[in-house]
Amino acid sequence: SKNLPKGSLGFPLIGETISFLRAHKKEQGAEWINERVAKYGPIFKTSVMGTPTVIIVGVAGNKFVLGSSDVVFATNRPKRISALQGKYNIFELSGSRYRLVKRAMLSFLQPESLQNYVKRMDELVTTSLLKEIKQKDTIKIVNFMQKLTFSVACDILFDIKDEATKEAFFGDFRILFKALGSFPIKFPGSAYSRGLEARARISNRLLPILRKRKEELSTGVLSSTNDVVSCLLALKGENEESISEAEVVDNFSILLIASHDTTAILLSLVVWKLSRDKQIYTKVLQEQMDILRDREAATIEENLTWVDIQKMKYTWQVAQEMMRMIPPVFGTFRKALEDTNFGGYDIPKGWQVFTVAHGTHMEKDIFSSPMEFDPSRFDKSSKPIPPYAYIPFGAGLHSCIGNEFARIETLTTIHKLVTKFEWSPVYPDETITRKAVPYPSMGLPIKIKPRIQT
Ligand code: HEM
Repeated sequence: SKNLPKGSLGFPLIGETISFLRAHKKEQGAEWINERVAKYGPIFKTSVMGTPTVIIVGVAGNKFVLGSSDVVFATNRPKRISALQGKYNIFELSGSRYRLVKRAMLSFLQPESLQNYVKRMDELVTTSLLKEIKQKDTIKIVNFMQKLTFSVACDILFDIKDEATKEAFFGDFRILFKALGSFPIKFPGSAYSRGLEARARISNRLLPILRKRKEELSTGVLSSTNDVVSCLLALKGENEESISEAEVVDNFSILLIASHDTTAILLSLVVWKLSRDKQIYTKVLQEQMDILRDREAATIEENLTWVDIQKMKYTWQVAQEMMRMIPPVFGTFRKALEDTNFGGYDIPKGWQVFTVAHGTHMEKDIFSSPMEFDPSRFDKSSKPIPPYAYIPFGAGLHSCIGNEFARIETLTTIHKLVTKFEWSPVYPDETITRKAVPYPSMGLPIKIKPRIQT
């Protein structure tokens, strides 16, 4: 007989979902997990939306879940999620199909290619900021960052530059996000149904763009490296077959989903931190002002370059430390494709496993004084962090392929914000809440004005 992990599967179907979501909303998701770790140990069972789930906390557990091959664990999401995200998106693929789509995405997202987009990133960030403060002297950072990261992804990843098209996509993706965090009940007007409708609109809006690209690719007007949609369209499978339109639509959608809120959260959290920690702010400002001064002295190129990004070491350490204490992605699901076991417990085929980023990020044997905000942990001279201990971007086969993109975007935006503007928080006591994902509770309004150059 099986030795299942301890824990409670809760009420049938709804399981412990409600109690978890309630804790999560109050930014007590980590406490909810800790309570159960204290009671049952670092491996325990629960039930999420009707699926039995084993939650595993710790470095060895992270390695077991994230480091396993996709023969043991799949990234497939339950039907209620894949209905919204598309059944051919990269998380639903495995084997050669997965590798094919990932290669196309990586050909665009690897640092060697992204270097060429720093200038464009800078232009987009600068125009958005200037446009926003032209209209008002108080801006809501959360909303601003959501619009910015979406606009940057549309422009750079997909070469979609038309404002009206971007805005229409943006509206529908926000509806889709709400649906992903809602109960999957279908009735007119429910968040879930609205999500399904938004998904259909996204697809209908992308198809004509995609067909035009296809034509331009075939006539040679467009190169297959122009953008990620073109990279995907140029793909050939094992038998030289092209990838279907549905596959392109689904992977376009998943890249916008994966890149948009995650980066907006990171940027909002960094601005939140900088606007209430004078010491950290001063060090970031100094690093960024030095870079600005060097640029102005050299007067070669108006925009930031790849070399400048590499100099922003301390600023990136601040972002890394922010993601240690408040990881934008709370944890990661996998589905067991076969019976397996860990730490003496059996995990039956079909069950879900879940790793929690917080678990290891707050372990005092890995990060001394874990409650202290200390960017120097990520300094080269500090004690190295063991593999699978720091996982804001995941780990193993499915680790984030957009981390460089997120880094360039974050650093460019912070550079502009601190060197070109002066700002202060409207609510100095504003806290972080987590409805589904961690954001400042009031949307982080700041008073902002152009910096007077001295
Ligand atoms: C701060 C920003 C970001 C965070 C915190 C983040 C976090 C993550 C995490 C935790 C995973 C692993 C998921 C898993 O194991 O199931 C992941 C995977 C992924 N991310 Fe990101 N991400 C960020 C930005 C981006 C961006 C900007 C893009 C695209 C441009 C992107 C595209 C992807 C893709 C395609 C995967 C799946 C990789 C695979 O399955 O092989 N992410 N991300």
